[in-house]
Amino acid sequence: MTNTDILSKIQLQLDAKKPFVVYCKPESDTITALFQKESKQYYLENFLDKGFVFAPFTGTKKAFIPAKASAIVTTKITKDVVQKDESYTEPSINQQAKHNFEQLVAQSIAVIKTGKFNKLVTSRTEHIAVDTNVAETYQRLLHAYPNAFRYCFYTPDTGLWMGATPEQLLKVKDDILQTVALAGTQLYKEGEKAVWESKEQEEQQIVTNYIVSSLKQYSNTINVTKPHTFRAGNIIHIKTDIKAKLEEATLLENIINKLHPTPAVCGLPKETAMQFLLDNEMYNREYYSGYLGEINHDFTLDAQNKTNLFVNLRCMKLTSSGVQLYIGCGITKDSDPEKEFFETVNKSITMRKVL
Ligand SMILES: C=C(O[C@H]1C=CC=C(C(=O)O)[C@@H]1O)C(=O)O
Repeated sequence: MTNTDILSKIQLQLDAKKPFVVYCKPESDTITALFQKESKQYYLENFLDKGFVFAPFTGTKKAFIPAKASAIVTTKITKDVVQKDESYTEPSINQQAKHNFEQLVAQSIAVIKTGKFNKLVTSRTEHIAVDTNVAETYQRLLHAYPNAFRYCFYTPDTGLWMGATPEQLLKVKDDILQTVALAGTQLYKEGEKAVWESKEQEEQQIVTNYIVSSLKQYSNTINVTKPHTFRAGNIIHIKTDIKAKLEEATLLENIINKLHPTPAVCGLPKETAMQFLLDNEMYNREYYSGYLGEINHDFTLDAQNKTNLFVNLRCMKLTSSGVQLYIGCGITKDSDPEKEFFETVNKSITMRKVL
């Protein structure tokens, strides 16, 4: 199949309400696709099957496209059909949405100051009434964010999602696990060296500490790099790479449940932070800040026993009335509500640019 064939097949699958996923891994120029042959909705029952999982932020029903029920194809990205993002304009600010989000952030800062939480990741959603051509939008996404995991996922139950996420949840090959701690955000400025304030460094360190302490249960050998600046489109983050050698009996399911949702998308302590968000965000995150990716097989290389999961950030849901964007930011005791709102605006540009 060529690049164009895969993109046309997306429309055929959508018309027939058959699940599919099309994705491209960071720094790769190979598009991989799983096109399910029937319209049946599958859910991941155990972590032993091979396929592509799409898990929500909360809840146990994880949408799944099993390898055995799908046609699997790969192709190289071609450059000829790309369109420029000339239509992009700075987003206008909805004052009510700004007020509501700043209230939520102020409330979060107040509870953090009581000592109940170290960190909370608050989020919001934004609707854009726009007509989208799915294949063209995905094509632009592929070219705009080469170091992100760029996907387009559909099942009848989840609806149609697209995203370009910079955050790996985990990657496992045999007994080696790799993950990252990602947090802290500022706008990317060409030619300027990033300077990180202590607030952002601390926010990112909280994520690293949590991941490392969670992994200690499964590994005696954990390597952690120094924090470094990582570019994700128009913004930059602080990132630490973490690698662990797993003990023999480690179950994939346990380790995924331990790491998800990371303090980069939820908060600490994890369970109470999640409850706080469910009670106070006033909207349903659905699959935003859930995770997605290959389970037990690398379909790009056709290689066994590899799992490669990403956190569903910088994403959108495409509906008949337009596009729903999802954006969030990490809050600590030193956060400023208005700055945090504008951070979500900056993050929303990742998806706006390809619309
Ligand atoms: C929650 C999001 O980003 C997370 C990942 C990197 C940096 C973040 C931050 O600086 O707040 C967030 O923790 C999002 O993009 O919606």
